[in-house]
Amino acid sequence: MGKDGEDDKSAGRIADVLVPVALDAAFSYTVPAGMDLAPGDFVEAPLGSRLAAGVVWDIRPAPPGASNLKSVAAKLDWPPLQPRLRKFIDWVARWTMSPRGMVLRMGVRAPSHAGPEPVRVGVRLAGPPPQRMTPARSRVLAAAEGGLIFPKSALAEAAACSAGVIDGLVDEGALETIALPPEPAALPCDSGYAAPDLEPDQARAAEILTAAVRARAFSVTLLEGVTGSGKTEVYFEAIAAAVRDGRQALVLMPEIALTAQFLDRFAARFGARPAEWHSAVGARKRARVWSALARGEVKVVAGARSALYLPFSDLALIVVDEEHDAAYKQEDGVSYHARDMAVVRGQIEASAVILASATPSIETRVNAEQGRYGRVRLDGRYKGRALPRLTAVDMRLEPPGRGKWISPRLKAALTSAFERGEQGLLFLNRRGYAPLTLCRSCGHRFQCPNCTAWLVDHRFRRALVCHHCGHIERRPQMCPNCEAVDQLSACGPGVERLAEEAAETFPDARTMVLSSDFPGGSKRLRNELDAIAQGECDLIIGTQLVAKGHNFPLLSVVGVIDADIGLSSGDPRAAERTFQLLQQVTGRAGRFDTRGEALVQTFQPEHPVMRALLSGDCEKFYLEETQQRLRAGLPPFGRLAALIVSGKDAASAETHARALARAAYELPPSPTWRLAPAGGLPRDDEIRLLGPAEAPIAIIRGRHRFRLLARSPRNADLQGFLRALLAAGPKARGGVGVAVDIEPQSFL
Ligand SMILES: Nc1ncnc2c1ncn2[C@@H]1O[C@H](COP(=O)(O)OP(=O)(O)OP(=O)(O)O)[C@@H](O)[C@H]1O
Ligand SMILES: [Zn+2]
Repeated sequence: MGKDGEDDKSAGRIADVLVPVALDAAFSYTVPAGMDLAPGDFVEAPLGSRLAAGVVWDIRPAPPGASNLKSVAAKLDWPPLQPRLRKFIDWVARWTMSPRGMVLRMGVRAPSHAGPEPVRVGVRLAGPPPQRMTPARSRVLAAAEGGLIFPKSALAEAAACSAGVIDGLVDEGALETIALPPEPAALPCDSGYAAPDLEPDQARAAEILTAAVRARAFSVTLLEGVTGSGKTEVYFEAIAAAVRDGRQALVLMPEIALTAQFLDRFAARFGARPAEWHSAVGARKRARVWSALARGEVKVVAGARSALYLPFSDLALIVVDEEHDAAYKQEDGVSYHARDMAVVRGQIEASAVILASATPSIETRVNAEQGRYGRVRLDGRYKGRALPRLTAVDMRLEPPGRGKWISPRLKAALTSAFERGEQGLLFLNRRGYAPLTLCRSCGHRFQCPNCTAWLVDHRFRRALVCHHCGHIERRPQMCPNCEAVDQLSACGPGVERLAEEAAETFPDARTMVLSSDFPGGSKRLRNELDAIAQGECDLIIGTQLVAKGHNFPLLSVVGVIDADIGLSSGDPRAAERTFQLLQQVTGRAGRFDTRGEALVQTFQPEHPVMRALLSGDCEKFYLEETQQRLRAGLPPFGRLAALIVSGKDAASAETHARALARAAYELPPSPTWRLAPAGGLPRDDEIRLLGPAEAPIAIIRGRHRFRLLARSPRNADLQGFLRALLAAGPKARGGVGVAVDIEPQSFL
């Protein structure tokens, strides 16, 4: 109900307001008379017993009888959401089959969660010096000399005193306060600040990409080039073109850990850092970036996948760096692939999109080969530097000592690198100390109480941890099963254990372990990466965090401790992923003046992935993988979608999953898709439904999981089929949930 007397005046218009909660539908409200409201405007409107912020999605004339609707409470003065961004949000919601409100949430969390801007106070010299002088006071006055305005905190820092000293000087009139304008979201970047001398190949590539930006039309270009070939330098030129035109660019990175080095590199090229966007940026800063982008004041953003939903006012370019990286797939909440959605956003904004990688995904390569995407290649490293020499260490023939993981040959290579004053890197994609703990006396294995997973021993934290749900418990002295004391044994290596071995093997080497689960977050990591680049350590030990994108000038030897880890996962992309990861990590070696060498420890040197890696014949590997995908109808030649049914117990989840599968075969025929009969061989144009099967990780966070997988031809309406199925199938109740994962990347 509108308030008294409002009904007449507001009978005119209805606003459909999308609220950032897990709902697909917009709520309808009457527009109060005199409120100037248009689609895209942010408003506050009653939702249940509270007021919620939302976005006007549509304005329409009120039909008769609409007067019992509540009315919009207030219009907020945030920059409105542009039609193109609203279209993108609708698109992502439809594609991922997620409620629109949830997608909206990813786009508007920033302005709504920030408090008011803090007032920044500056001080400068004013009156005569105070009556009473102290050493701290004279330091402040000396620092403030010249009459410049300082932020209060900066002056306190410069004078090495507390803010109280400054307040005292203000009280006595020696300093005066001045309100400062809010800190800008980012300083302007200068496209001509430090343009590099590009090599001929690089210049050619840069020209093509620059032309794509200038075309002011949608395009996608794969920028492919071996590690260290200068892809970053080249796409910087495309960004420069956007900035020169006064337009905007977005650079997506798979991991926050990567952004630190990138920001510095960017600043060296453009004279200022880009705006940063990821979960570690504070709420107020984010709100500032959000509004500044909407107003067109900020030109370049570097960020994680959530930056895709930012309100760019004039987006000329999207760069997806390391486009093959699996971290671009978001798995929880709205599950979407940021690389694919970047292409969609680019299409809607008529932007140029650059997908950069040394090891492109098969999807992207096929798109380039089939002419849907452009392709630009850099064939050699910058300055003709050699790619690292790769050799396999066959662990069956050259095993390390018992309970050890570093083979004699790798040890020798590292030793001589240290002697030459160079760095080594040991790569092991396993966090913690050991992936499994068991009792030597009874064989008891420590398992997570909530998940089908072993607990990982983390010695630094003195705990056993589940990597799926975060469950954590103390590592006991006594076996909980047989009560034997001191019989627990760590099985297999993690980076922490490797560090222990390295300390024994190379007692004089300064070692640094990098793992995403260490406390201190991105700040600590950033310091550590800087320290490594400065040569403050000899041996780097790390998980996949160290594999990507870093430039370590002194690094010459890379050792892959267990190259086989990812190969047996049963994931259709296992070979591709392993190949990419190993190619990336070995590509960290010898990027500057030292020749690089990589030793790959494996039990299966004859595996196609290892053969391709060692021979350097990527093309052959890609060709074989691509043909296998084609034969199997897997992406990108076919499409996949997973339905993950979970429940509090196995029976309810399984029953529901089976009922869903049955319902699929009872759906009426559709003009946009056809379902292959159960158990029958699918024809080329048919969707095939597989499962349900218990998920490989059957229980996560206490929820029992069953999976259905739908595989469809490329052009079939897979979402249409799923929508029909979910509408017609049994309703999920009794704690059962169904999650949809379009183009799943994980099959666990
Ligand atoms: N034209 C150039 N002028 C000066 N330095 C360059 C040039 N091209 C490349 N470099 C330098 O060579 C190194 C490798 O370049 P860059 O990081 O751009 O390669 P990349 O292809 O992005 O590598 P990766 O795929 O491994 O991340 C960097 O230190 C970069 O600054
Ligand atoms: Zn768990």
